[in-house]
Amino acid sequence: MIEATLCFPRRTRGTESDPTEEVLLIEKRRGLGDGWYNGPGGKLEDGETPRECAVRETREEVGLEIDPETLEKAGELTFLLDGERHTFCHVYRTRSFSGEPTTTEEARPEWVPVDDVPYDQMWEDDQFWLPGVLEGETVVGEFRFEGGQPLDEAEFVGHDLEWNEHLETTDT
Ligand SMILES: Nc1ncnc2c1[nH]c(=O)n2[C@H]1C[C@H](O)[C@@H](COP(=O)(O)OP(=O)(O)OP(=O)(O)O)O1
Repeated sequence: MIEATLCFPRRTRGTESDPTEEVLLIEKRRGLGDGWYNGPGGKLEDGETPRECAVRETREEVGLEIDPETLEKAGELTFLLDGERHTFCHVYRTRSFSGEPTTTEEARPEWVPVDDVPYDQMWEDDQFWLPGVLEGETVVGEFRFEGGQPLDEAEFVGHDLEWNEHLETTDT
């Protein structure tokens, strides 16, 4: 089973009387989910903690620097393919980062208003869990796909969600 991360940097723009909440998404330029929007993230490397992975992937994909201690754990998602656990994904959010997002070979970053997230250009499951995560909730989710590899060509067939439960996994 693959262990992976997703990271959602957040910021507030606009004026005090008319603020706009934004999230940094990427348009993925290769690999799983190529051409779709997602948060920065990717697979854990050997010996790496999920937090370290989220920080590294965000740096590699869009050039933002994040202090791992500022990452807030927001979710644990299990993606099943044909009944087998395919990917376990740790989801984080943060408002603390430095640098300007930059396009890389892997990703094109884009600040998007939280009210205008392009769910029709994302993994089909995102519409069920990402809105709550962007509102500050925590989620534990299981998402079922069928139809064989690769996961991003399989059919999304069902899901179960629990909100604001204690996140069980050790996350050092
Ligand atoms: N179903 C679903 N919804 C939302 N997000 C995801 C999924 N399945 C997924 O795999 N993901 C996420 C989890 C990861 O953040 C990425 C996939 O990572 P990937 O691009 O394979 O990992 P990298 O380590 O960056 O890959 P390469 O460097 O080898 O290209 O999608």
